[in-house]
Amino acid sequence: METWFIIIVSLCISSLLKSILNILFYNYKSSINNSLKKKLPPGPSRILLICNLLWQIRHGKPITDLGSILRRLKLRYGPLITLKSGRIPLIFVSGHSLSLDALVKKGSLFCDRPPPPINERTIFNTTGRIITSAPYGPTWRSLRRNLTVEILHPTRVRTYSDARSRVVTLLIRRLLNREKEVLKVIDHFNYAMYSLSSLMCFGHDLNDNQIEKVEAVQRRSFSGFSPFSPLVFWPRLGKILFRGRWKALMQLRKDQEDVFVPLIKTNRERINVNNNDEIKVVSYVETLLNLQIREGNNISKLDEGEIVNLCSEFLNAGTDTSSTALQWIMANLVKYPHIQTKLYEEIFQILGQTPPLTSSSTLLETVNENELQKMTYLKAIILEGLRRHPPSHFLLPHKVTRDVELEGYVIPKNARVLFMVNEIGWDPEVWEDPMEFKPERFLGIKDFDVTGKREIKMMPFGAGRRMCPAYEMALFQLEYFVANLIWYFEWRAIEGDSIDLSEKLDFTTVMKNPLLARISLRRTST
Ligand code: HEM
Repeated sequence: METWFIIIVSLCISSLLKSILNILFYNYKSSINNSLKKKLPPGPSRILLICNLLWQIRHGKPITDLGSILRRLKLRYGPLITLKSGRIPLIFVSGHSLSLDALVKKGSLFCDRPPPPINERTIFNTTGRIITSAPYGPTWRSLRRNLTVEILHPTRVRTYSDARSRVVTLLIRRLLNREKEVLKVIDHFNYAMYSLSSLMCFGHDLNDNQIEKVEAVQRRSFSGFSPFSPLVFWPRLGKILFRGRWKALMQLRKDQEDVFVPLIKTNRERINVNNNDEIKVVSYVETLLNLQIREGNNISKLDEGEIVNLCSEFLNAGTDTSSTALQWIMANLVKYPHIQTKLYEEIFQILGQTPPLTSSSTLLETVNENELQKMTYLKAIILEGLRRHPPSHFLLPHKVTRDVELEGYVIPKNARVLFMVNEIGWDPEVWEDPMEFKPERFLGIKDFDVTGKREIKMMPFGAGRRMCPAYEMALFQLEYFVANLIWYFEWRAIEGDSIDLSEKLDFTTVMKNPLLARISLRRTST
């Protein structure tokens, strides 16, 4: 009821605003020359778009399932589609060579981001300097470089091996106690990924209680920022009309600060006590406390509110994406037991034993990270999982910095460009039986290039300058988790249940019916 009310009110206000903007920006609009407007990529009229939305509702599909509308439009208009919902055109791209052209060859023109509908600046009165939404420029460069060099560089990633081993031990111990139960695995995967991101973000000395608090507050603040909330589009109006929600949002931010700020202080004290050179395992917060951002002649440090925002971004960007990918991969291993057996045989052959279980030791023996390099079938499974079930079906929105030509059309300055990740990975012209889960397809390819520098066949992490900076670490973490989960346990579907691979759009594209499974400890060799 409330959702419908919001949608209807939103539509009314948006058409009112649109009319006002049309009048106000008439001059701006006419300054986009007519020939250029004519060359916009093709797309449906507003009426056709509304018909598509109605079709969607009539067929019981959620109105937010943009993917299926676009799939129908693609059949009619091709891989480059314009949706004119307001003053600024939205361009959807679903072709390989088009994506390569835009993201890599003309990468410098497609690498800006539109301002988020609502950002920290509007709500919390801070500067809103975070990587994902920073415009292409010096601030983005400093923040991204800090994350890439100080945290995600392979030498740094190696230093987090104790954290990974601690988290996998924690996960396996949780599962060991539930051998007789039907497991809803996603809850455990989410907790594991939050634990790992929290340890990297705030430091290795975080205890389990602190990790739980980080997860709880982060989950709440995440769902508090619903993209359909009226507060997102009209913060000022929403503040008056939806006072209850506004207060709840403010409370969420306060709760987040109550958890994060003491952890930031502990990091500050640690830096002051230790000589920097002596710190072996660096936390993300430590790097942020040390960071100096150069903007022109100005050099500034991050304030506490900005560090809270960046920690929140770090946790959001890395946890749901990774646990979603892990769930999809495990679902396929449960659905196709022959693939699971083949993977276990590879792991067993390389490690030469079943996992030794000594319940007294605090740390369980986990797969030696160096051995992962040899597990080619494991790597193929991870890549196939990301191709078939990319956690994000769209890249984050890109904004073009000036009029640019793409496939004979003009993408005007400031247009928002959305790249359709799933359509690219599912293209039958590139992949045989694209909707099948067949890890073998990657076995013949030596060092598959997931960055798409020369050719884009799939892009679960994007491509070009805004590509996910953590792609190598994310792949490595997935390998490590899957290897351990399969080394320790045999995974089975629950009796009479077939694994349903239907999708649902959440923050990521998740399993509509979350994976339920039974596990048993592997006690004997194959
Ligand atoms: C399986 C795991 C992951 C997947 C599938 C994934 C996917 C993506 C995608 C599709 C983008 C958007 C790229 C674009 O708009 O062009 C992105 C951006 C980003 N990701 Fe990831 N990601 C994963 C894990 C992580 C982790 C672990 C972190 C942090 C530690 C992270 C940090 C970021 C950041 C900061 C950006 C913004 C980059 C920018 O705007 O310059 N991601 N990721």
